[in-house]
Order: sequence, then C-alpha cells, then structure tokens
Amino acid sequence: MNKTALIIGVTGQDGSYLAQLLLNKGYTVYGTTRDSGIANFNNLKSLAISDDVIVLSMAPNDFRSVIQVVSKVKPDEIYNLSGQSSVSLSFEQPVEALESILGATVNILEVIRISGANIRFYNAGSSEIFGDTNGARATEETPFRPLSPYAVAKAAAYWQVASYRSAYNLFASTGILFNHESPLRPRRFVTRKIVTTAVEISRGTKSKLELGNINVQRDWGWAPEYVDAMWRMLQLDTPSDFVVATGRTVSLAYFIEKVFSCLGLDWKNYVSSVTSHRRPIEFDIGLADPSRARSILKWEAKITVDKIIEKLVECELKSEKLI
Ligand SMILES: C[C@H]1O[C@H](OP(=O)(O)OP(=O)(O)OC[C@H]2O[C@@H](n3cnc4c(=O)[nH]c(N)nc43)[C@H](O)[C@@H]2O)[C@@H](O)[C@@H](O)C1=O
Repeated sequence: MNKTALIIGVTGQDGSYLAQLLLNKGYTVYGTTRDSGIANFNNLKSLAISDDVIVLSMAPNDFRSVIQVVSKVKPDEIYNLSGQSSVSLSFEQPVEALESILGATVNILEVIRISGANIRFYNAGSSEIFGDTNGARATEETPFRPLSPYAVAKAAAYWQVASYRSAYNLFASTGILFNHESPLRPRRFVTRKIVTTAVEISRGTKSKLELGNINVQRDWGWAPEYVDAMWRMLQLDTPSDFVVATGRTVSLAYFIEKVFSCLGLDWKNYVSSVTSHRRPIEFDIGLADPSRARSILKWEAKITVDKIIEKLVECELKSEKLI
C-alpha cells in the first residue's frame, strides 16, 4: 500500500529534494508552508514537482494548526524540516530561533503522542550542536557545546525527541546533518553566495566578493543525497539518531579558490574578509565521523566537495536549478 508523508517546511532546499525522492518512491506527499497563499514555490517548480505535492498552510509553533493538518493528512511519516535555518540570523532573532525550532518540535511530538497513531517522525537536527570538538570527529556520542541561538534550539529539540522516544515509545529520530548544499540554497548561505557572486564577477556585473571568516573549515555534502539518509532513518526497525556527513572537511578558502578557478579567475583579486560578515562567535573546524550511518543506514555520501563545486558552478552558469 502506498505510504503518505507529511513534509513540514516543504518549500526549502531539503523539503523540495525530499518531496522529489518520496514521490519517486510512490508516496503521496503532503507538504506544509506557513501560508500557502503567498509562499514561494520556486524550488518545487525547478524540480518540476509543484503539481505533485499537496501543499497546505501550517504554523508549526501553533498547536491547533499542527493537530488540524495531521488529523487531515493521516501521515505514515512526518519530516519536520521547518524553522529558522540560518545560524547567522539566529543571532539577530534568538527568540524566533527557539520558537520556530523547539516550539515546533514539541508541538509535533505532542500531536503524534496524543493521536496515538503509528506515525514515524524525522527531526532535522544539525551538526551545529557540537560546537568546537577540539579536533575530534563528531559521532552520535560526542557531547554538545552549542554556540549560537540556532545551535541551542537544535540541541534542545534533539533532547525533546530523545525524551519522547524513551517516555512514550514514539518512533522519532534526529538526523544530525552537517552542511549540505545545492543550487536550491538561498544566497544567504556561503556556498551559494560564493558561486553566484563569482559567476557575476566572471560576467563583469560584479567586481568583488565580501565574506566573513574564510579560515573556517566545514564538511560540505550534496543535499539531494542527504534527504535519502532522512528517509532511510525512518525505514529502520528501531528509531535512532545519526550523524550524516561526508567525513571530509575542507577550508572555506579552498572552496573559494576552486570556485574561482573553475571560472578561470584568481580569487585573491576579488575576495576580501570583512568584520561585518563575521558572527559574534563560532567554531573554526567542523569534523564528522559518519561511520554509523554507513554501517546501519547503508548510506554514504558519494559526491565530493570538488564535484559539488563543479555542479554548483555549472548550474549557475546555465542559471538552472535542476540537479
Ligand atoms: C549544519 C548547518 O549548516 C548551515 O549553517 P552554516 O554553517 O552557518 O552555513 P553558512 O553557509 O551560512 O556558513 C558556513 C560557514 O561560512 C562562514 N562564512 C564566511 N563568510 C560568510 C558569509 O559571507 N556568509 C555566510 N553565510 N557564511 C560565511 C560562516 O561563518 C560559516 O562558518 C545551515 O544549513 C544550518 O541550518 C546548519 O544546520
């Protein structure tokens, strides 16, 4: 029998790729956005699935709204990909970070618990919860040292999910995802900002690129592969949390250099690091050990950072958003 999935926050990068994956698997896919009357469906449109996803309005931090949608859809699986997703923005809107991430997670868990239905729940976690690991690769056992309001909210949501799983025996799991990129990323994230600006520079419509701290090192993966890990987590016999990453970390300077060299440009002529783009606090190096996902989910990131750069530049040059 066909399964029904509810993707909360379907219009974002991950929501759109997940909807595509689930549609391909034969799911009936419902998706929510705060106000479907005014939402931006560009990501769903660029994947050519906007007519296939049934979109509903839902405010995840409004309990009534969540219960109404879940009762109507009767999903087998719920994926919560909603809420603030920018670490940088969370320093400016810390309450919004907490409410949109933690408030939504508790509402969804409560609705699942009260409904008594056999619903599997995926919670979008983040590697930001680890903060500075002092050079150690983060695993599912690594202690949390969140540094931003975003990371604090994600850490709290993680523990809510773990608590509901133990207390009420819910099938609820958190994917602790490291950075994952695609052409569907908005420009507020650094990879898209670099690629779009570098292409503009190559076309002569921009002359410089201002960034914050370019010495940070991150584990960057390919978003369409990461949504497959989310799905796999809900197909297990028992719920469990997983680190999802490539296992390879590079510096932002490396990323910038490669993007510019794809376009035949020397980045040093165009890029500067300015204090206004720096965050009040952040950690330098993000390192991951995704071996548990490899052994239990049978999931592995196949697309390397060099390939990601190539794909992003190629898509930007064609100004298309398809993978
Ligand atoms: C795992 C995690 O991954 C993402 O969060 P993020 O790492 O903050 O992503 P980003 O692309 O904004 O920054 C990446 C790095 O790049 C540095 N950086 C330098 N200069 C600029 C700059 O000019 N803009 C930006 N945005 N970043 C800059 C910045 O300081 C940071 O170290 C989200 O998906 C989040 O939802 C999530 O969970």
